[in-house]
Amino acid sequence: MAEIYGQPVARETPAVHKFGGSSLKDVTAISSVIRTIRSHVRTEDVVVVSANGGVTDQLIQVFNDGTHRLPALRESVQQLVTTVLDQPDALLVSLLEDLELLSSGLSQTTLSVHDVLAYGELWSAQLLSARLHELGIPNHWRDARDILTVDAQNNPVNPAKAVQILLDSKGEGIQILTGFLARNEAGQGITLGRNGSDYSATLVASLLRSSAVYLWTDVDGVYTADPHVIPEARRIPTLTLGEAQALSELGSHVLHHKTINPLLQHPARIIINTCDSDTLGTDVVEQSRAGEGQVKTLAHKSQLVQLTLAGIHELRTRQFQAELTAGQINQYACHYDKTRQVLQLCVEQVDFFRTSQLIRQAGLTLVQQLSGVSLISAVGHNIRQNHRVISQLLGRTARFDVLNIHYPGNDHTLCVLLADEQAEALLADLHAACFDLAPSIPIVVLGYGNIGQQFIRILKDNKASIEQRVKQSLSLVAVANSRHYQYAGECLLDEVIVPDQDNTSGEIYQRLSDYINKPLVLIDLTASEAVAARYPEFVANGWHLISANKLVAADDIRASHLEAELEKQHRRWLTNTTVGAALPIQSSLRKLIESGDQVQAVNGVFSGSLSWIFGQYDGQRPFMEWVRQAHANAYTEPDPRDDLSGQDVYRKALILARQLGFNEARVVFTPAIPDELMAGTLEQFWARSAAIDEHVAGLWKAANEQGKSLCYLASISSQEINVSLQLIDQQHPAAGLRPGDNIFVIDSAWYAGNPLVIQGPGAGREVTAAGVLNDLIEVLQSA
Ligand SMILES: NC(=O)C1=CN([C@@H]2O[C@H](COP(=O)(O)OP(=O)(O)OC[C@H]3O[C@@H](n4cnc5c(N)ncnc54)[C@H](O)[C@@H]3O)[C@@H](O)[C@H]2O)C=CC1
Ligand SMILES: N[C@@H](CC=O)C(=O)O
Repeated sequence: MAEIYGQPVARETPAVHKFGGSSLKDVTAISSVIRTIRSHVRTEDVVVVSANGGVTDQLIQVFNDGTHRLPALRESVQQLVTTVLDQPDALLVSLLEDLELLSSGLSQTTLSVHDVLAYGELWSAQLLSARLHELGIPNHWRDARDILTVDAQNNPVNPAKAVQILLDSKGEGIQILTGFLARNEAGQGITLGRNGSDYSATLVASLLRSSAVYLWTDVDGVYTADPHVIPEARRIPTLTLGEAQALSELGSHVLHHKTINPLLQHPARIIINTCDSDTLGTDVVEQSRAGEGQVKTLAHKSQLVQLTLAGIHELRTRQFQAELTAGQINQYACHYDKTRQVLQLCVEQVDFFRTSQLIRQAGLTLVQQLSGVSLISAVGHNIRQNHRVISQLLGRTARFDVLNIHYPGNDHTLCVLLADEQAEALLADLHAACFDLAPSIPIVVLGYGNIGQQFIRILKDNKASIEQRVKQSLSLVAVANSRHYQYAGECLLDEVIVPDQDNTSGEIYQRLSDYINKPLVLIDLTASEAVAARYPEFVANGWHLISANKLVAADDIRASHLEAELEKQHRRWLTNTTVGAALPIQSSLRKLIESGDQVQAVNGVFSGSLSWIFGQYDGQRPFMEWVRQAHANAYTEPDPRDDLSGQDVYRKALILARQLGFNEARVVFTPAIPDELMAGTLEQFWARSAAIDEHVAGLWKAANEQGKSLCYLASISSQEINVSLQLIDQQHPAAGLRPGDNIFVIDSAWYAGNPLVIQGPGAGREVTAAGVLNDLIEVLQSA
């Protein structure tokens, strides 16, 4: 059992779900929230709520204008309560009591703005809680001011106590917590700034070490730009934490200021989506290497005022900025020029009045103020390190009257300041440059096993960045395994993949008949002869092919016919993962040959599974247990006998020999495990485990006595293809390989005497799927 601040917690920590004001604005919206709670919220989870939509604005009016605004507020909240609840009386009574307190507190001026605004979240939490009780969903609501105490920067004080209270309430059903509210160190109730409920949610998630925070909001994720301004904008399936933080610092509508900060130390997935959505929303993940250096999204903030303060010391700058933060005033594009002692920053027009008051109080000199300013920002992981992207972005700004280019203190953002009137035109121009895509080439995946599932996962996760790289939208139109398929005329990448249509007689191919004579990329992630036998038909249809399946690539006659047809059709066939998974073996050999080198031999370990199994085997644990483990780890072929027989390595050797033109080589082939131990059905093979264990134990003992290890090696040259189990000593290049690694030692005219060596993981879901993705990108880029 894990612990947080000494409190025991189950390994599966509670998730936090935040519902914003617009999601709770009326009876229809609340019904959607309840459906979402039923489908996504577990009893141990925490729900954080904002005030019902519109209520906070009314409370501000009450605070600013006085108690004569109360009747309108009462009427709208009463109406909401009576429409949502079947039995509203109890809540109506307590609502009237609150309004009494509010009225007398305002008359006696004993209430702060924070106390007044707090009623919005208190009523919202009670209303949702009451409705869930009516529906028989166990829950209890909590005032977050009894739990969260924060310092001037809104960081939690005494987090251990907060965690204790949160965990103590487990077992009482879903906890419904008021967002936006906390207490300061003096014990006064405070509010956490505009859209502070998002911050409450991530704060609670970081305290509870939650693995996921769901921000249920009015949009189904983060888009490449605000879709209200750029209708072509597309939803982004994933953002990195760094990108999300950069975005939140830019005052984004979906990811609010400071939302991400609490999660920087205790990262959790953040899922941004709308209730009742058909899509998977946007998933904020800790890290992702894909899309590195590419623009993910363009943020846009208008109606800013740019302020220039002169004669201000660096220390004073920091104090002043802290004062703005304490006053809940967001600042953008802050830049301090040390030599000129000038501070430039932007604040929102609505905050300008309070900002000028703070400037006056601080005795600072405002030398310039410029209203009607917009901030357009390109955000993408490490884009600032990609000089090509940065110069492309800067090049696009040349036609506009840019006030300033701003480089924030992270590597993920580049900001442009310009007049509000020009902002939308620049945004559209940048969006077209970064995201305009050609029509897509449909993609079909055959094989939804280890590699197929992982491939689709990374295709989904990296959709936006791949689209940007290949300059076309991705459209996965069908996925099939041996028994079922799923087909969509549109793209399946936004959907949950569940192949459920009958495919026992290859029905998928009838569905694909619409694509005959149209470009399509068919990806074969099966080990199936039935699929391999259809390659000529696929190419005749005018389709590109990508194979992890080795059956055709290792068969010279079939492969040669196919290549002739591919040439006629001007179509590509990539097979890079058939040897060495994602290791660049075929591509390296191709480059050597194309540039005039003569490859004489390739030797090494070509099997990831056998490298792993023999690398782990130490004569103690039975050999077949390692085989089972390798199968579970997806290192072996669907039938592991293909590896143990040496067939799989032999196919890889044939694929490379064919590429090198070693067509006349004689073959010396000995299986790793004798054929008689592997005969019959797969069940019979597993049942024979003890005999195989005994056989390998004998081999291992003999090798060990000579100080050697067992290694399944392959070597190819124009004279011979040799695939066999051998005893190697410590000096052999394959000795000391990490279990699972492949090694390819390439002797060539240019590398005479000092061979080129390619080494690394030779099997597994992640690497192989990544290799398939590389092939797909290459095909799409050239199509
Ligand atoms: N596992 C690895 O590290 C590597 C695997 N490969 C190759 O990738 C391929 C797939 O391997 P895994 O995903 O591990 O196998 P798997 O057994 O997990 O998945 C194979 C999938 O193909 C489907 N399938 C079989 N016959 C089919 C048919 N006629 N039509 C449609 N689907 C069919 C199965 O239902 C299953 O979904 C194999 O050819 C393997 O050699 C290549 C490089 C590395
Ligand atoms: N079964 C294969 C996987 C890759 O092709 C291996 O073990 O190398």
